[in-house]
Amino acid sequence: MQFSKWHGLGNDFVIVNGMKEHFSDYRQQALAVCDRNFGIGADGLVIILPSDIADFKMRIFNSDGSEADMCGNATRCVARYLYETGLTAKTAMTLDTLAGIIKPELIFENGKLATVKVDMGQPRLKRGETPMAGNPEEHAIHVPLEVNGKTYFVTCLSMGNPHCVIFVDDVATIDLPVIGPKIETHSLFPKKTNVEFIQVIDAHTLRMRVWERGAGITKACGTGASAALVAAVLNGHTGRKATVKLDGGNLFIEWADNNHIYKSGPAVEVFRGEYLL
Ligand SMILES: N[C@H](CCC[C@H](N)C(=O)O)C(=O)O
Repeated sequence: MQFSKWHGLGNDFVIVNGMKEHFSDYRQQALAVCDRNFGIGADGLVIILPSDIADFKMRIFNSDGSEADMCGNATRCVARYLYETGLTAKTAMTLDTLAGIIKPELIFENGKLATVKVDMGQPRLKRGETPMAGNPEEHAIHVPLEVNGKTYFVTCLSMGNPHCVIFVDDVATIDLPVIGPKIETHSLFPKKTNVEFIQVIDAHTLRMRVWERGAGITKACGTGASAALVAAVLNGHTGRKATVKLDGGNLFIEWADNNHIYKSGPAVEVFRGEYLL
């Protein structure tokens, strides 16, 4: 199987052209390919497929084999991959995902790629959309969540995939490997959840550490950074534009007047190869 290895701020993916490479069980393949000892090693496997409602279809599988609705960092990598492999001549394209149509755009300055800007669509704020237990019409902003005998105040929402955002004084004090999986699999979240711990640096800067659903600690999470900005606005911590500082680098997020979230950041191809199925 021919593949290309990409990362967005260290959140890394194996990208495969599903129109050329054919294998049956994507979930099983994701488990094998993402294994950092027995496979290629990645946070996720991304398959590009044809679509009749967008330029391409993008399916994302976490390293535990689960299929995700959406992946912000992978979207930037896929946009660059499609353009640089000549699968599209467009610099602004549409990707059909389980979270809806996502629109990445390659932004060039003086003929060089400056950044990839993605229209991530609209945040979904109702419990029923996250999904999260409780009144499905209600928003979950700064609500108590009991874990390990400790009460956290969480703000939960969907970017097409579920997010549980928790504001803390110092993200360095969070024991992510312990608390992350407990919140990820908490009974409040019927489809589990991604977990973002956020420290407010100032009114336009957030520091984020993330435990991802189906992948564990990652260097960055695009949908998570988007959810973090929405939660920061809803809790009065920032304006509608902010830099989110992740372990792997910075993402710039904007919650625009059209209610869409725009996320800008890099996408890097590290190597290409042939994986022996
Ligand atoms: N683990 C996520 C998918 C990957 C999201 C993340 N890598 C991003 O950049 O948005 C989930 O199961 O919802």
